[in-house]
Amino acid sequence: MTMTFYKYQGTGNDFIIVDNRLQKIDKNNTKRISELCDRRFGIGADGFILLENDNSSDFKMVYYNSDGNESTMCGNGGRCIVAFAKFLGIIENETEFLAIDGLHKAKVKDGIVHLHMQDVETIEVYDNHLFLDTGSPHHVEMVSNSKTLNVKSKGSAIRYGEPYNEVGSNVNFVEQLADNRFAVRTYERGVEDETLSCGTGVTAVALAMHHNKKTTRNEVELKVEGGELKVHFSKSPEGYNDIWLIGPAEQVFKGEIEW
Ligand SMILES: N[C@@H](CCC[C@H](N)C(=O)O)C(=O)O
Repeated sequence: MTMTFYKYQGTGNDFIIVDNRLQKIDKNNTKRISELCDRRFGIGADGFILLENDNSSDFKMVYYNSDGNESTMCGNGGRCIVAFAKFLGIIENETEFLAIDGLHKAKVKDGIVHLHMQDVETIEVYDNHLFLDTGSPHHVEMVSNSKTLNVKSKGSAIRYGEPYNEVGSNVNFVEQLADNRFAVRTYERGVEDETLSCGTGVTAVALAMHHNKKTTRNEVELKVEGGELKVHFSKSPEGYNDIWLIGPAEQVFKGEIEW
């Protein structure tokens, strides 16, 4: 079967997105998804996303890492699928859609996608890192050498080490640049490499940096390898809520390939 696909990128985190409203794609074909994501033998992407119909919202997002396995929430993928839904005419500038971690509101303003993230109640604090779940699990560690750090080797050791082991965690290395500005480099589980940006990762960094009092601001700028993102949020006694991940999402090209 020939499949039409679209390639999107959000601050350099790139995805193959397919309109699967007619349910033509076999969702258990891990091997084919990983082949398509391969950067030398396939289309090349950090992840693969299906847009499907949903009974209670505008659409459903099904997300796979480049290893071909369905995974937890992808923030940049969420921003990209909103841009795709707008491109397809499913939505105008505001939407609510279903992802693996629940319903997400989103809006598109001047080409920038604002994605509402789930509330975060718990942030675990350890001697040299913090751990929290922003839809996906994130280890957040401050460093002073973010430019020169070998993110792949250090990130991989943490991701496969204790306490994460096989299930794993994404790993974010953070350097403070100004009062509310941080440089972030992320090792992504399921890609098993550094990516140019991670949406749930920068969300975790913004909340963690507020939690450990590195910033008192509730709007944080995140400089990632692929561009600039913003996260803003509110804080209540129960934790962090009204969390928004904000940044660009762009269609790169369209193609056809054998599924
Ligand atoms: N790139 C994503 C995160 C995707 C999920 C992650 N690799 C995992 O399996 O935990 C983002 O933008 O949030």
